[in-house]
Amino acid sequence: MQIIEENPLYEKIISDLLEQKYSIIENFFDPVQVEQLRNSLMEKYEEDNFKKAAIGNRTNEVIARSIRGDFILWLNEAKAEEAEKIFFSKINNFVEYLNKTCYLGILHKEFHYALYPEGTFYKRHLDTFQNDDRRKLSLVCYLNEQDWKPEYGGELVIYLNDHGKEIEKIIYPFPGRVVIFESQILEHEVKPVKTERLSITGWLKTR
Ligand SMILES: O=C(O)CCC(=O)C(=O)O
Ligand SMILES: [Fe+2]
Repeated sequence: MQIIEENPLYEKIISDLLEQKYSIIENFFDPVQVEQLRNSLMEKYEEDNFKKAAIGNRTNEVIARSIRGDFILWLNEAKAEEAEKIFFSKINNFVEYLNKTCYLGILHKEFHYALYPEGTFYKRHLDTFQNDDRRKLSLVCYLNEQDWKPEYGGELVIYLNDHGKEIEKIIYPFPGRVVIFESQILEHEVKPVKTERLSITGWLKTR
């Protein structure tokens, strides 16, 4: 039998997910990695590679400005540049741990850069509404500058159920912060942003 060395950070994430269906991790990516990923996002955005985000999966693409206003670019692991390679190696390490310790059976993953221009938002939704019930865990990694202030808006609000009562968990997109939550269970939204908001969002998928 293979022995897995216990990773306290990953254990904390797993117990958070079991207890509250979400986990917030500070400094999952260090400031240098965040800066490199942010530069890589901005470079591609300025080259005009981003697309208006659509609602629905690839066979059901309807651009719906009234629901979400972000621009996205899917990451391609096979063509990853330096910063993205480090990103994927961290994610893959975490997935490997999940699969070995929790029998989650994560077989696929998909990630995209996202840029929310000033004035945009993403209305309340469930990440599996896009006819994709293979999405198990949603991951959001924030790539904003160090001085992100609450008055910039753009908070992620996760709607929790506390014995039948709805509670709003407000999460600011501070750099290096990663939020992981159950894609099939937790509805959430991105409040209107008052300054450009940068992130990588992705899903760990089964089957
Ligand atoms: O950027 C965030 O905080 C969440 C984004 C989101 O909900 C999504 O892309 O599905
Ligand atoms: Fe979402």
